[in-house]
Order: sequence, then C-alpha cells, then structure tokens
Amino acid sequence: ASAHHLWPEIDRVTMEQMHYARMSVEDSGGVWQLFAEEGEMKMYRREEEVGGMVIDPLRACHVVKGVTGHEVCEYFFNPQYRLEWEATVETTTVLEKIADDILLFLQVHKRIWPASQRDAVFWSHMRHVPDDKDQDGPPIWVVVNNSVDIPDLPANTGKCVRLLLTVCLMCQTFIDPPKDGAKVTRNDLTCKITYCSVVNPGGWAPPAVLRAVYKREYPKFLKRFTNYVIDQCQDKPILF
Ligand SMILES: O=S(=O)(CCO)c1ccc(-c2ccc(C3CCCC3)c([C@H]3C[C@H]3c3ccccn3)c2)cc1
Repeated sequence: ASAHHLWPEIDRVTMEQMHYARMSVEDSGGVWQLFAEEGEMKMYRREEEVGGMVIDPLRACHVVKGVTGHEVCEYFFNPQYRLEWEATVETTTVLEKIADDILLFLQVHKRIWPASQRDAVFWSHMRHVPDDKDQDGPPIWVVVNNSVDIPDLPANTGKCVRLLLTVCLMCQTFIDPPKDGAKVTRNDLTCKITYCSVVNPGGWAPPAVLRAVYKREYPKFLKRFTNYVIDQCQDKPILF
C-alpha cells in the first residue's frame, strides 16, 4: 500500500481521525449537544454550517456486549456485508483495492426526500493499534472513510450530487476474565464504539430539513448496524 499515491493521505487522515475519536471520548462536555439517546447509545452533534450548508459533526458513543472491535470493524469495512445493514445505500462498488485493508468505494445513496440523491467516492481503511491505556489488552480497531476526488469520476455529472464525508468508527474491546482460567465466551466481551462523522451534503438543502434527516437517520443507522453485527457473530467463533 505504501507505494500507492494516496497512501500518505490515508495514513495521515487515519491517525488524525483516530486521535480525534479518542479525544472526543473524554470530551463529553462542552460544545457537543446530546440529540439522541437509546439505551447505551448516545449521539451528539455540533451545529456547523459551511457556505450555508449544514455539515454538523456527529459523534456517537455506544457500548455493545458480546462482540469484539475487530468483528465490528470487519462488518463495517467489508463490502460483501454492506448492503445487508446499510439501508440508505442503493449501490456500492469497489473501484480499486489499494490493499487488503484499503478499498476505494463509489456509493450511490438512496434519495432521502426532499433532498436530491447523493453519491460518494471515498477510500476506506481498516487498521488496529495497541491500546496505550492497556498495552497487553486487545488492540483498538478503527475504520476510516474519507472522500477523495478522482478525475475518472467527476462530481455532479450524473443524476447525483457528490457528497463529501469523513467518518471514523473506533472500537475498544474489553474482556472480563472468566473465573479459574475458563475459556473466554461472548458474555465476557464488551465493545466500546465511538463513531464520528462529518458529512458535507455537497449541494444546498434547507438546514432545518437536513437536520431533521440527520436526527432521524443516524440513530437508526448505528442501531441497525450494531444489531446486525451482534446477530452475525452470535453463533461464530470470536474474532479477537
Ligand atoms: O458511515 S458511512 O461511511 C457508511 C458507508 O456506507 C456513511 C454514513 C452516512 C452517510 C450519509 C450520506 C448522506 C446523508 C445525507 C446528505 C444529504 C441527504 C442524505 C447522510 C445524512 C442524512 C444522514 C444519514 C445518516 C445515516 C444514514 C443515512 N443518512 C449520511 C454516508 C456515509
């Protein structure tokens, strides 16, 4: 991957996003506005506009029992599962396999009334790093999706408005050691998920309308995805 012309950007943005996601875990006060809460899932946003367009940064914290961060990131990254959990994506295409853990996607999203249909071109990178708070514990797994401009697919030529996104799914895994050296089972697993996203809709849409769509779609999205992973993993061996 290091030979690919996008590698320097992919490496830099991935580390930046991981740092941002980890910082935001501590920064639960201040500017973030809690806008949705369902069980263990808490969703925060900041109201920001660029050129009159809503690009509210979103941060979601979720705690899921019975899966590892590796499993959560695998189901998020791997295109073969995408359409099974992504209810707002019409088509997803791998344009280039940059490496085993770096894919270039073209995604066409379903039209969400009253906004016009969107598409997105982005690289997606899955990576794990040691958890510096627990060196000999499970590593932190992360998937970063970041829009990229590719000349072969110019924006806004077809029916879709090209959206810009930067997304980071970061997962920390905690294992409650079972008594007297028994085998770790899924009941001993807890995964702490931090999902950060900034989506620039690419074309103007009424701020109030867009915020209503965000408010409705993001909680549904994260709940559907995490329930899908729990369901897929429950009868499979644990992937640490
Ligand atoms: O985590 S990912 O990388 C998974 C890749 O499959 C991801 C997630 C969400 C989006 C996305 C795309 C379009 C919109 C808007 C913009 C104008 C009209 C639609 C939204 C806002 C509306 C929010 C939303 C949240 C979740 C799902 C769908 N809709 C979000 C893109 C990528």
